[in-house]
Amino acid sequence: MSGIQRLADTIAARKGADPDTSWTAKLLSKGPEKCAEKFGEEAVEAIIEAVKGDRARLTCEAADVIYHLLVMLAARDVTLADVENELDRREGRSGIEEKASRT
Ligand SMILES: N=c1c2ncn([C@@H]3O[C@H](COP(=O)(O)OP(=O)(O)OP(=O)(O)O)[C@@H](O)[C@H]3O)c2ncn1[C@@H]1O[C@H](COP(=O)(O)O)[C@@H](O)[C@H]1O
Repeated sequence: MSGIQRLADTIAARKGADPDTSWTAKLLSKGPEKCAEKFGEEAVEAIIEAVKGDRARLTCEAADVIYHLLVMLAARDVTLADVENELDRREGRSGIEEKASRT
């Protein structure tokens, strides 16, 4: 099992856990909108590091982004498997080809 899958499982297991002992449970207890807001904040922090070009800080911010993405998905009952299925569906089809097919 991948580390991201283990993290997604941990996050799912935190639903309904004690917000005093789990950061994830605390975040989830505030609702999907708050989870989405936190994801947005972390994404902006990653963007800033990407623009600056600091690899080490970008790596840390990317980890925050992935964690908060998974929390946001869990808040709306979207699983990592759901996202992987969508990525699998897209596999092998260039974005250029996909965009051209829309017109
Ligand atoms: N990967 C993470 C993870 N990444 C970030 N965070 C927390 O997310 C919070 C981010 O909140 P803030 O933005 O407020 O923190 P900040 O950026 O330091 O704060 P400011 O700069 O805004 O003041 C911090 O408290 C981080 O510790 C995480 N908390 C938990 N996990 C994983 O989730 C698992 C379960 O954690 P619990 O639910 O706490 O048991 C852990 O074992 C980890 O694997």
